[in-house]
Amino acid sequence: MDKLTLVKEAIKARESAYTPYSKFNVGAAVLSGNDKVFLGCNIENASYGLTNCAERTAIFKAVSDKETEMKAIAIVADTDGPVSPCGACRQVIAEFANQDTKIYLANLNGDIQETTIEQLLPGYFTSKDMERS
Ligand SMILES: O=c1ccn([C@H]2C[C@H](O)[C@@H](CO)O2)c(=O)[nH]1
Ligand SMILES: [Zn+2]
Repeated sequence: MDKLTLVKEAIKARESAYTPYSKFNVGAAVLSGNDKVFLGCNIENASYGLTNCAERTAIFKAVSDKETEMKAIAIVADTDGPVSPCGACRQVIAEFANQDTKIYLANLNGDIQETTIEQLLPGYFTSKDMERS
């Protein structure tokens, strides 16, 4: 599946955003190891801190379906430049991304920035860091 198709899936996912508080709608689409697409939107809460971002929703849906490998993820919002994922989401992406995982940050104007987890979260914490020597 190409970049543009996955970004379009993320735009579709964005339509489900539940954002009565911020009205800032975000969509995400994960392409899993078995070439399945999982859509996610941000889901807010009256207790603001319980909000789940779009990219975490999409990743958690994939993992719930035993799809723990991520070939690509697209994230889209109505921003001037490509949307920038929050720190929590960067760490969750790091858990399921690998060096080859394509990360597409996009907006509704057709700007798409292709990046990697190492660029998004240099030196990120992984399970390897818990190994004892
Ligand atoms: O990459 C991002 C950035 C923000 N949000 C959501 C969280 C909240 O609902 C709203 C405003 O922060 O946007 C996402 O879903 N993904
Ligand atoms: Zn986030």
